[in-house]
Amino acid sequence: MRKDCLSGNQKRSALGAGRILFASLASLSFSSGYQDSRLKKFFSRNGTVILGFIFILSLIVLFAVGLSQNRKTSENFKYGIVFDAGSSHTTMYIYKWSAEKVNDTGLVYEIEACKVKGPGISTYATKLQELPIYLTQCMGRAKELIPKYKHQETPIYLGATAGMRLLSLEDAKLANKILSAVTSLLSSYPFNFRGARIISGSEEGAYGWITINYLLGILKEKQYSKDPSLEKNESQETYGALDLGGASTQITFVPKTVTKNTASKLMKFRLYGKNYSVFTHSYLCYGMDQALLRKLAKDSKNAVLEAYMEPCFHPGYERTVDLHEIYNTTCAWTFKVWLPFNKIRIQGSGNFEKCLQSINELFSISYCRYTSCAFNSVSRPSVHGKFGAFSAYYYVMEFLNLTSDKVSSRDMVNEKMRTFCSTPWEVVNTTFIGVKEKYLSEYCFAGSYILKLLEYYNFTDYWNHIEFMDKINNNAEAGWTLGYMLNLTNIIPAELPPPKPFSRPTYISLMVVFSLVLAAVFILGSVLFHKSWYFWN
Ligand SMILES: Nc1ccn([C@@H]2O[C@H](COP(=O)(O)OP(=O)(O)O)[C@@H](O)[C@H]2O)c(=O)n1
Ligand SMILES: [Ca+2]
Repeated sequence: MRKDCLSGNQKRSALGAGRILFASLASLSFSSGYQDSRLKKFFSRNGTVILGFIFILSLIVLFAVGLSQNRKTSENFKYGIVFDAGSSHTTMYIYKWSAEKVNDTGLVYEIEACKVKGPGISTYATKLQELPIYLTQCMGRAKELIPKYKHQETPIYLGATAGMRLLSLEDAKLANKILSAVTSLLSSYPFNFRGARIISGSEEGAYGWITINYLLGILKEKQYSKDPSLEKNESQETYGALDLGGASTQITFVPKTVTKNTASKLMKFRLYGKNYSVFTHSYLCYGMDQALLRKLAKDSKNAVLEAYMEPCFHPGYERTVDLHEIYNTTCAWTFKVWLPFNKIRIQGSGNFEKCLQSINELFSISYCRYTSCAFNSVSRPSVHGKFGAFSAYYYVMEFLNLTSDKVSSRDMVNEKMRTFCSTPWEVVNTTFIGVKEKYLSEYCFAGSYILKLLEYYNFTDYWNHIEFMDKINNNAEAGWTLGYMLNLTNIIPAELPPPKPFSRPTYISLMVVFSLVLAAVFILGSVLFHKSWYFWN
């Protein structure tokens, strides 16, 4: 009956297709003496079921292999440790990233910021034996947080900034002693120690610039960012970086125009296939702590009977300082005068206007050899675009509740500062319980200093252009350390990585389509096979 249902042409094509698709299966089944009629019947009845079963099985295998190839390998993480040995304190940062995604989305994030107890490492020159205790707690954290089997491959760097730069200017041998002691100490841990060194002011500025633009997702289009507008705007300009430390301060940005005088101050980077010429300048002695020391040294000459009134301290606040301490520093020695006493009592008067005036004298703008200078005769292109201000800029402005989204005008900032500076110390001290006295007593000076510094940088109407930032996108703190590590571990490639052939959803969709086509071919094949089977039997 069935034979009759097929025309001559149909029979031939059915025979051809059946032969091609199942030649191997048929030869396996029948050429090996499988001529038993019961088996023939069994196969003719159940052939479709068997083929279907084989087909489903191969689909499952195919799918499982596909998924395993495409799965998220969450276990394969890498780690990096960077010590920021600042002038006032040391912090250890631990970064973590997925080994697979490193050149792809470039998502590196901070898992720890361990604050080392004690002052900056430059103060350890005469007590090197205390360094092991100094670093032990944070190194213990690193051992705890990074899986043991990853210790040997985890790089560890230490970068020292302006405190050590100053010490190196004063006594290079002492600075080297500290670095050698830190080197032998960090090498004794099971991590991959990659050096302890003093980084230059330009490096500090440039790595800070890389960090914030990397975290904001600007360096690479469609890089991870929680701000969707950043992903859409492909020609997003980079942010400038403003870093304020205790001993130095950095300004770094991509200038609109470059003059002959500023060309030598440009640092060139090629990141994700794009070239950047970044202007950066570091002002040593213009960090917050050194600026205050210089101011106290400058004003101490006004002392009468071992005391003087300080407008940048709150009324009722008093501090006694050793003249030796302020005069014997590299930053303040130019203000040295002979005084008939060794100690000086500084009494706060809380006068904001006088404080600003007094800070003015720390900036020298009288002489500029170039067409445009910020201060101290440093030739500098005009600032433009957005800036991210971090480190002490952020700590101070956050404390004063003056970060950009809350403040709309410079007048508002002035008013706030005037009120804060004139608040009696007793009130300030009892209102902000828990804030370290050193920081609390200096916020009036610090806020006023930041106002002046930004003015000398020529930021006019700057509250619209400056964002005070701490952790960016909840990923990592703004600062030079992340940029330093990204650079030394080559995490940011010079060229854009080639695009992945398929995204995960595309890959899965293709698998499904391919499987369905395969299913259709099998079903069609088995139908044709059965028809040809009946035809021949
Ligand atoms: N919570 C904090 C922590 C630090 N700071 C200040 O932030 C500055 C950090 O400077 P740093 O130690 O990184 O010094 P540099 O080596 O970068 O010049 C210091 O002036 C600290 O006093 C602050 O004002 N509030
Ligand atoms: Ca710093």
